[in-house]
Amino acid sequence: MVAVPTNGLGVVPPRVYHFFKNSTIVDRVQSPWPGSLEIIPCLALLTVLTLFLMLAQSYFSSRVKSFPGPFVTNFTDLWRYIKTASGQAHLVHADLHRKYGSVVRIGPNTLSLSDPSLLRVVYNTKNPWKKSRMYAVQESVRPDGTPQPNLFSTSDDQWHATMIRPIGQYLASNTSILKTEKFLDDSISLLINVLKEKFSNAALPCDIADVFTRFSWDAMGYTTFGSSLGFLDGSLKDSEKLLQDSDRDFEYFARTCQMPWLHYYLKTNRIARAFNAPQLEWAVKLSIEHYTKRLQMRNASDAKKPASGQDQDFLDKYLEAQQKYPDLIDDYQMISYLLTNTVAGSHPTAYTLTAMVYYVLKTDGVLSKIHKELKSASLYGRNGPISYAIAKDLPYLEAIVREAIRIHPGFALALEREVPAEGLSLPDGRVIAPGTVVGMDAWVINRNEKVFGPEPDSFKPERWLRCPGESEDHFAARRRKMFNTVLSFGTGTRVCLGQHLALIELYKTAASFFANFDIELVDPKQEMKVVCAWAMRTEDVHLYLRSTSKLAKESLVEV
Ligand code: HEM
Repeated sequence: MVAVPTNGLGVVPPRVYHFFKNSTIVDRVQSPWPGSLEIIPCLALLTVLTLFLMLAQSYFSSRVKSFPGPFVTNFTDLWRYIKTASGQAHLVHADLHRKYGSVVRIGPNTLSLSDPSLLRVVYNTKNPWKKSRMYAVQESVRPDGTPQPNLFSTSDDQWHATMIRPIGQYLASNTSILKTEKFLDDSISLLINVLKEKFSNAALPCDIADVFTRFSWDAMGYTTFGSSLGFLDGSLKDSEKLLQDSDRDFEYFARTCQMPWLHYYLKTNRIARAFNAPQLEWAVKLSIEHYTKRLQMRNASDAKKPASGQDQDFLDKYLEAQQKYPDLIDDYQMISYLLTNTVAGSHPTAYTLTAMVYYVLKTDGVLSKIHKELKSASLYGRNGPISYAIAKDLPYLEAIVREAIRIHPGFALALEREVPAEGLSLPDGRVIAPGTVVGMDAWVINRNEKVFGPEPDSFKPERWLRCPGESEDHFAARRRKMFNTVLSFGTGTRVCLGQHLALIELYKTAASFFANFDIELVDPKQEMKVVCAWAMRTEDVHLYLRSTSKLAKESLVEV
């Protein structure tokens, strides 16, 4: 490199020198470094200036300056990125609403809302508001770099309406899910056997958060591919690492969706893709493997007729849909369908189950009430899964499941939508401008005292039951209001497509677990750890389990 002398400022590379030689910046910036490094202060100054201009532009173009919120959120989304990266965004949102009221600014163009009366406006079904860009971070990328949206991620309502049509019917009602209840029975039997063999007989402490995570992946394996994925019995190679990878990917989704443009630079452009593994790569590979194997089986010369009726898993159903809609469902779309089943379905179900067991054990008298109910239905001491038809008719069990879904939503973070052209008029007369992003967080909404009654942070299954002295009409109205407000499965046109499957799985698993096992916390003082990684991860719940059938045999309990 040829050194070019400058007027007392050291040297700069020739090309840079010629570019800056008439510049007053070069004259004014005194380099702290001798030699050729004075370009660094120039760049630093330019960076600071650019940043300053960007922040000023953010502030002056913001439509939400007049709403209260942390000062820094006037300028940047970085604040909420950092808060979300801490894994405690749910608590941050609850604190913000306590401090600032029902509308809080969380970014230069984003408001968090906590008034449940706005649920039917923001998530209305007549003219649905568009999902914000936050969901795009969940999109996969095809090998050629084009994005592959999925039913959860897309903000294109037309694409959504077209792509939900072929498969919606298979998930949209209890009747369709119950046709294949046997797959859930198979997964619950596996869960019970593993718990009995590994923990109950050996009297070892059981990390139930880990067990339920493995169970829920396997349950999605059974319902989607007809067989376990091998998490619970450990037959899947590297299962520990795969679970860690999926936690890491969910953490990425959570923080990056707060600044979705970052996703392009971190994951989707050509350079980023060369350095990064795709998200949930293992789940994609697994779906491809099952899909390919099923196609090969069907094409084999001695192929049996495709499964029908109660033997049809979701892959069979989606292949049936592919035959009807060959132009819509190519191989990528098929993998996208399979992934929404397995990925959207497993984590939140696992976390709801863990939270339910934790709160049952932490709340005085709840476990004994469940046992009483199960005993009077002759279910306590059972060996094996319980049918949905029986589980749904256990009122106290239902109250426990509903309360667990309320107090520990499977997903938390504001479910963002874009305010349409007509704007949003708030009950207090303020108006939110078109184009603003607004959202509600299930963690916050599910704790609204006016709807759910006193002590919303406490686990009280009784809120879902008729109080002594309460009229039937009052109870029906109170319960309806709670049902219509709980946001754990979302609401409106983009409500969770898997909610019937998830609820059936939760009822059956809860009934079977409490009927098959007597449980206690290893340390009654231990606190469950919660990490908001979009899905609300639960950790550190360690139990001792005893098989109730064994207890009954030993006549230790009255059955
Ligand atoms: C306890 C378990 C579950 C919880 C708490 C849950 C929660 C949610 C929530 C909150 C949304 C809406 C997101 C939004 O509006 O932004 C959603 C959407 C969705 N969920 Fe679930 N989910 C659960 C289980 C499942 C299962 C088992 C499946 C599998 C089939 C599933 C598939 C989907 C799909 C496909 C969507 C996108 C729906 C659409 O936009 O049309 N979920 N879920």
